[in-house]
Amino acid sequence: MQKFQDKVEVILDALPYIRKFQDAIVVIKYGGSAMIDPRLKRNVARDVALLNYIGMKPVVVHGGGKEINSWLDKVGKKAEFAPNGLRVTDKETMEIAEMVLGRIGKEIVELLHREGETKAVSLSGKDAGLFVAEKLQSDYDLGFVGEIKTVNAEVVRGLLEKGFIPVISSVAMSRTGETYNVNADIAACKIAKELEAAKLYLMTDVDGVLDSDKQLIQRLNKKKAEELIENKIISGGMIPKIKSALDVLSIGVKSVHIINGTVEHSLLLETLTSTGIGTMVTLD
Ligand SMILES: Nc1ncnc2c1ncn2[C@@H]1O[C@H](COP(=O)(O)OP(=O)(O)O)[C@@H](O)[C@H]1O
Ligand SMILES: CC(=O)N[C@@H](CCC(=O)OP(=O)(O)O)C(=O)O
Repeated sequence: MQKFQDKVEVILDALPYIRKFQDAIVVIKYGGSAMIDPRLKRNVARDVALLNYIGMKPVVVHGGGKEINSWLDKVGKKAEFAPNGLRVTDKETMEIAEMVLGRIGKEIVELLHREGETKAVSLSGKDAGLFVAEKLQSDYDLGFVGEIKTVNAEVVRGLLEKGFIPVISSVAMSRTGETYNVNADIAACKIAKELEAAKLYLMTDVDGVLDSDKQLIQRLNKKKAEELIENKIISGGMIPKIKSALDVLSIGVKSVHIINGTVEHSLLLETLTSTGIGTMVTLD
């Protein structure tokens, strides 16, 4: 009986959030460790489907860096990353990345179908001019790494209107038809901004942003985030996440949530509880 009572309380607590986010577009960047473990993969798919059932409009943007590494290894190529965390992408690596990310997109569609009976459509940034990119200019030659210049989200809006869940990979195309590799966190931020999503979730392998004592910071504003970067408390892969999160925050996108994809139901707990589970980044 107590267990039943607990469940009822969870549902009652969630109700205001369910009402608040009716028809809200939410962008979920899915990647990292949560993408490797089959149990976690099913879990994430169930959570995304559930958000869809309760009236939100999820858009999934996925990475797959670890799987690209393992396929490069299989063909005897060494994965190489620049100091800014971006993959050095020659022609062959680009082909492998595009194949792997395409396959991952279809796998997410399968999971959403199997775990949540939802209809999803996977596409890359090349489809319908979604991400138009140019070669990224940097001190270090990264090859076919692109910088997204324009986002045309018409196709995504169309899918959402028809009730499909868009599943997007971070492969982009230039105006002249060249294929470019884009970091999936950056791609997720770009699409969230263009869609004026209510929320953006960046899934990773830690509980959120940690302070100098390794304690979770539940709420982080722009000023504090900049301080933490300055003091090197935020470092490595968390820097591009936070920098692009700050860039995305605007009138449209009110909060970016850094959550642990390896914790069961982190997406639901972050969305439907008052305290959340990860770090919520806001402007002020
Ligand atoms: N202040 C911080 N709080 C949390 N993680 C941090 C912090 N500074 C650096 N990191 C590192 O950032 C990593 C997450 O970035 P990254 O590995 O690129 O994520 P993913 O591959 O999951 O997208 C964490 O595993 C952690 O090692
Ligand atoms: C340019 C660049 O670095 N592209 C990334 C794209 C995939 C990605 O970002 O995957 P995760 O989110 O799982 O790390 C790469 O090739 O690994």
